[in-house]
This record gives sequence, structure tokens and C-alpha cells, in this order.
Amino acid sequence: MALEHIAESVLPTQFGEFRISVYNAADGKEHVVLSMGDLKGEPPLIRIHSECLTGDALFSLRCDCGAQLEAALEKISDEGRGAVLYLRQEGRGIGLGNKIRAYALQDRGADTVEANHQLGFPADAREYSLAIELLKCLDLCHIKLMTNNPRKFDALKAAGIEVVERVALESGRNPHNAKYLDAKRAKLGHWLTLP
Ligand SMILES: Nc1nc2c(ncn2[C@@H]2O[C@H](COP(=O)(O)OP(=O)(O)OP(=O)(O)O)[C@@H](O)[C@H]2O)c(=O)[nH]1
Ligand SMILES: [Zn+2]
Repeated sequence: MALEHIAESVLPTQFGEFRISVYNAADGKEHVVLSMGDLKGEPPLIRIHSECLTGDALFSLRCDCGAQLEAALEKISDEGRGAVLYLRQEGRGIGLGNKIRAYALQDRGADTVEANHQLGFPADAREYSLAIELLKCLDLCHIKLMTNNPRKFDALKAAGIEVVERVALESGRNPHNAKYLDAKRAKLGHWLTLP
């Protein structure tokens, strides 16, 4: 997939000053790298974050995405270096409308995996070739990865990215997302501790 770097600027945030870079990809979407400090040398902290409009921007409590994004930016800010790769693969790759359809099915009792299946999608329609290409493009072959998702971890390792450390990112559990987090642990194998 060809990546085109199209713009870059400074982005002051509540977590400190980041650089924002925008890349066009062959999927027709604009993907973002939010970075702080010098990424060369010691493996930096990296978060590969899948877009969640509802959680990242609309304060939804149905998932843990917004809390994870905040925690990742905080950790990067504490270390003074690192990056968030913000990938435009909303709803685990099925898009916003379908994610909300899945929510409606969850309201009627399905869990997050069953709802995707009922809509004719796999449990997780994402793939990480774009993330891998971005990491290689940024010369980031040795990283500390902030994730609880074994599938993401394995995909990077299989592509030759050396994940020298996995940093857990458990935050934002609340009564509205408890079932969702339990399904991620039980059905998708996420490394999440029991409450
Ligand atoms: N289809 C679907 N997608 C969801 C649902 N809840 C959140 N998402 C999407 O799930 C994606 C985040 O994936 P997660 O499985 O929560 O976490 P992850 O990124 O794989 O793993 P971590 O690195 O540990 O955060 C985002 O794209 C969200 O929009 C849901 O109920 N159904
Ligand atoms: Zn979310």
C-alpha cells in the first residue's frame, strides 16, 4: 500500500506539544502520526490506535478507546518521546454505521463478537499492514508497544518489528463497558486483568 506524507505541523495538546503528520494511503483515508521527541535510539513508546469516533471524540463510555488514547498520550508525555499511530479503521474495520448497528444488536443482548457476526462481519476486520508500513517508513523497527491485544502484537512481530516490551494499557473500565471488556478478554484473548 503506497503511503504519501502530505502535511506536518506542531500540535499543542493538554498532554504537551506533539508533531502531527498526515499520510494518504491507498485506502483513500488520511492516517495520522502524533509524535513527541526524537524517535531514534532507544525503542520509543508506540500506540497503534484504531479510530473510535464515539470513544475518542464523543466521550462514549461504551468502550475504553478514549481512556486508552489519553493514557497513551500521558505515558508518551511522561517519557518525553513516543508516537501514536492513529489509524482510520473505525469499528474494528467495519465503519461507523456498522459499529452503531452492532451497538443496537448489543442493546438486545449480543456481545461485541456476536454482533459483528450477526452483521456478516468477522469479529475483527482490521489488518495491520498499514501500521507496519508506517512504522517502517518512520524507521521504527524496535518499539515498546502499548496494547492489550495479542493479535496486534503478533502481527507486528511477524512483520519483523521487534517489540522489545509490551506496555499494558488498561484504563477506563466502567459499568457501561464492563461486558465489552469481558468479551474482549474471553473471546478475543486480550490481556486484560479481571476486575
Ligand atoms: N465492531 C465493533 N467495533 C468496536 C466496538 N467497540 C469498539 N470498537 C472499535 O474497536 C476499535 C478498538 O479496538 P479494541 O479491540 O477496543 O482495542 P485494540 O486496539 O484492538 O487493542 P488495544 O491495543 O489493547 O487497545 C476501534 O476501532 C473502535 O471503534 C464494538 O462493539 N463493535
Ligand atoms: Zn471505542
